[in-house]
Amino acid sequence: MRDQISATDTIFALSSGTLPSGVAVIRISGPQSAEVLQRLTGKTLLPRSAAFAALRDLDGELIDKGISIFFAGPASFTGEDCVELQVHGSKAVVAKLLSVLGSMDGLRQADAGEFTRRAYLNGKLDLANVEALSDLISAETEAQRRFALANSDGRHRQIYDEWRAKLIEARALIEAELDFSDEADVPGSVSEMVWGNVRELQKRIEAHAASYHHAEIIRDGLQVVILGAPNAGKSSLMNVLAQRDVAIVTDEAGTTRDVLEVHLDLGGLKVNLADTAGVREAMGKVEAIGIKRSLDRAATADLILYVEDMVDPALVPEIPDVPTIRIGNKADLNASNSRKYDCTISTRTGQGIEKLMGILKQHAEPYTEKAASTIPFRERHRQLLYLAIHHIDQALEEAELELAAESLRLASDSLSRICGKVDVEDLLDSIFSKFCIGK
Ligand SMILES: Nc1nc2c(ncn2[C@@H]2O[C@H](COP(=O)(O)OP(=O)(O)OP(=O)(O)O)[C@@H](O)[C@H]2O)c(=O)[nH]1
Ligand SMILES: [K+]
Ligand SMILES: [Mg+2]
Repeated sequence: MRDQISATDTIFALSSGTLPSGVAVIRISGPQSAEVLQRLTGKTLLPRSAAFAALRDLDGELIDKGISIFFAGPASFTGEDCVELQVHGSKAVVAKLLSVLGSMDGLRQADAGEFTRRAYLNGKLDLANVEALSDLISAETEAQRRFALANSDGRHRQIYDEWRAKLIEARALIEAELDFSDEADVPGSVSEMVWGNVRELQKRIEAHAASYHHAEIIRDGLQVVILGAPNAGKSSLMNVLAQRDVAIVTDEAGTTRDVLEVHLDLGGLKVNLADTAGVREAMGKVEAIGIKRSLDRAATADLILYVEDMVDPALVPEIPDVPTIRIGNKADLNASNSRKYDCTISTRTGQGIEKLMGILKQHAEPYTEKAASTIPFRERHRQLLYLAIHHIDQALEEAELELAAESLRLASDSLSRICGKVDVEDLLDSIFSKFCIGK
């Protein structure tokens, strides 16, 4: 309903960030854009041209001087006529301008994400593009930025369209076979070939869906857990890697009771580093809970930093089966033992820390590189991919050709929903509401 009304509304919002700022950008989109520009500046601009002009309210009083740019639809972000006003970024200038715009007939403040929603409805962006744009706006690390940009170039639509075309072709061949099934001379090898291709396609979809975890790592961070016996120097290592005193360090075994987490940027990749309680036979209730948390966290980690005091290497029997860097600590004490370490360090003198950072970066690198490849980047995508896989399974198991063809149709519909071709109305509100106002 709202979409029908909004097609005639002209909307506006502050699109730049928190005020005050050097410059503020106010965006206007809709059929009245050119007229609004005319009323504010007294000028008519050619599409995609900018002008420096005084902006005046409806009584002719000066609001500010700034730059105005006009975009004629469909060659604009939203696909509609658009205007961008660049004014001084003061609260008073922006408040005045917004109130003048709001007083004009047919104009109203944009809802969160409404400019992008119009771009989607006008076919300027598909749903995956919209989600990638939202990720780009919230990107904090280099890998997140590269990933979001790569995801916004339409590559997902390309492969899903290709897969859909294969499914549709398979369906057509099966339906053709149905039409001729009364005739004796239909070669059985056709359907064998079709099902072979479908099986192969299903494997490709599976491999693609399975790579979703890389997207989680790029977006939410590589989960790294420091694990070891009490007093091994886990919290000391945490502080060295975080380059600040986040964790309490004492010579008392059992100092750390709970999981403590910091975010690091490791060569452009977000890393969630967790310090944990030392693992041993617990002395009491609180420590027992802490130790359980340590092991639970380590079991779901992408990487464990297993720290051992080289002077007094206590055994931790239950290291979860997760990629692990074995670290010998307190190298400054000239400790030596026969145990094997990937690197030996001293959190006290800093020796070996650079080498450890190098090993950590090696672990991070594959994920940073993955940021340039095509992988499903939302849980929503992953679910639809597995739904497609499920429908293909049903098609493969179905003896009735008619029902098998229908399952293939459902599979291709699931792929369509990723980029928003088939009934996605129910999704739109949740996707667009995650944008800020002005985007
Ligand atoms: N000599 C020396 N002492 C260290 C080193 N790293 C840590 N320590 C000392 O070892 C003791 C324990 O350090 P923590 O960082 O608290 O150890 P932890 O593993 O977090 O201990 P819990 O939280 O109790 O499990 C402290 O007295 C630290 O000063 C090191 O590289 N060399
Ligand atoms: K300690
Ligand atoms: Mg500790």
